[in-house]
Amino acid sequence: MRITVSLIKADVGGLAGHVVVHPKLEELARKRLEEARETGLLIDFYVYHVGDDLQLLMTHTKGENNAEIHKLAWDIFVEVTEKVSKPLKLYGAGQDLLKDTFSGNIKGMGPGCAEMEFEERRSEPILVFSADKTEPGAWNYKLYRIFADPFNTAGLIIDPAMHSGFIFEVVDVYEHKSVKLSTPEESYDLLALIGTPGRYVVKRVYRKSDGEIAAVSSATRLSLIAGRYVGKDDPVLIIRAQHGFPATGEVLEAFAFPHLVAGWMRGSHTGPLMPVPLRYAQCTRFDGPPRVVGLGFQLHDGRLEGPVDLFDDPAFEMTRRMAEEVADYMRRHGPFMPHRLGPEEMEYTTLPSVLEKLKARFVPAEAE
Ligand SMILES: O=P(O)(O)OC[C@H]1O[C@](O)(COP(=O)(O)O)[C@@H](O)[C@@H]1O
Ligand SMILES: [Mg+2]
Repeated sequence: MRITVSLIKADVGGLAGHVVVHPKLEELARKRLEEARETGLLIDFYVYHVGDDLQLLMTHTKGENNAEIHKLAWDIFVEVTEKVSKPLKLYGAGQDLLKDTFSGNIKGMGPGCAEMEFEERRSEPILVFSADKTEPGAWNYKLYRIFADPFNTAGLIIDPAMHSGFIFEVVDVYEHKSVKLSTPEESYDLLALIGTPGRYVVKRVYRKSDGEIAAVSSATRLSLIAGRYVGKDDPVLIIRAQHGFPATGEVLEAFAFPHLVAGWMRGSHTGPLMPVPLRYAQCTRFDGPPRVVGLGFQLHDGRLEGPVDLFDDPAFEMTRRMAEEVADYMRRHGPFMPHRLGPEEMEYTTLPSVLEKLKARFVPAEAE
C-alpha cells in the first residue's frame, strides 16, 4: 500500500511572545483534521507543537504536493489565525502566512513542509523531528551522522542493506538548484557543501541499493521568500527507521550531541540544538535555546500508532545539561560573533536598518 506522510507546520501566533503554541490553536486544528479523517481525505493525523510552531502530521494516499492536502493545512492555519490567534491577540498572529490566497501548493507560501511517499513495509517505524528557533540547515549535521558516519550508525558497516551507502540530495537555497551526492565515495564533496548550512540544505536521503526514500526535510528559507526577516524557518524532518534503514537508536544517537545551529534570539544567534520531550517544547531562555522534539510512530495501513516521545528519556539528560552549559558559554559573548551570526546571515534580520543609519557618519580613515 502506498502511503504519503505529510508534515506541515507554521507559526501562526505565540503565547507570551514566541514561547509556545496556545492549546486552543491545537484544539481547533485537531477538530478540522478529525473531520478530514471522517471524510476519508486523511487516513490519520497527529497535532503537536514545538515552541511557537503548530505541527500537522498527516497520512493519506494522495501523494506528495497534493493540492487537497496542502489546502487542508493552509485553511487550518488561516482559520486558527482568524478564530484564535487574532481574538486572543497572540504574538505574531498569522506570522508565517506570507500569501493571501492559496494557489495549489503550500510550498513557497510560508509554512514548512516535508513529505514522503512509499510502499508501507511489513513493519514501518517512522520518526518525525520538529525544531524551533533554527533553520533547515540544522538537520545537515544530524543527517550526515545518521546516514554517512559509521561512528554514529553501526548499520553502515554491519547491515548489508545499508553497506553500499546513501544518496544525499542537497539544495542550494539561494540559487534554487539541487545536486545528488553519493556516500561514502563523495562524502568529502558532500561535507564541502553541507558544512555551510545557511546555504546548502539536505532535502532528501535515499538508500543507494534500491533508491528507497529514507529521509526528507523542509528546506525553505522564509526570509528568502519574504525578502525580510520573518522569523527562522523552524524546520521539520521525517525519517524511516529499521530493517535496511538506520535503527531508531542510530537515528537518535545523532541528537546526543547538541551541535551549534543558527537561530535562537531574533534568528541572529548561534546556540546548541537541545533535544527535549514535548513537555519542554517551549522556548524560554533568550527565546531558546533552539530545541528539537522527536516522535516515533509505527504505521499500519497508514494509521499512526504512537507516538513515543523520543527524547523523554534520562539518556538525553546529559545532552541537555551539555546544551545548557554551551548556551551559557555562548550567551557570555553577548553581541559578539560567533554568538551573534556573521554579516551574511544578518542580512535578513533587522540589523541592516540599524547599520544604514550610521552610513552617513563614516569619513575616510587616516592612512595606517
Ligand atoms: O521584534 P519582535 O516582533 O519582538 O520579534 C523578535 C522575535 O523574533 C524571533 O526571532 C522569532 O522567532 P520564531 O522564528 O520562532 O517566530 C524571536 O526570537 C524574537 O522574540
Ligand atoms: Mg518558531
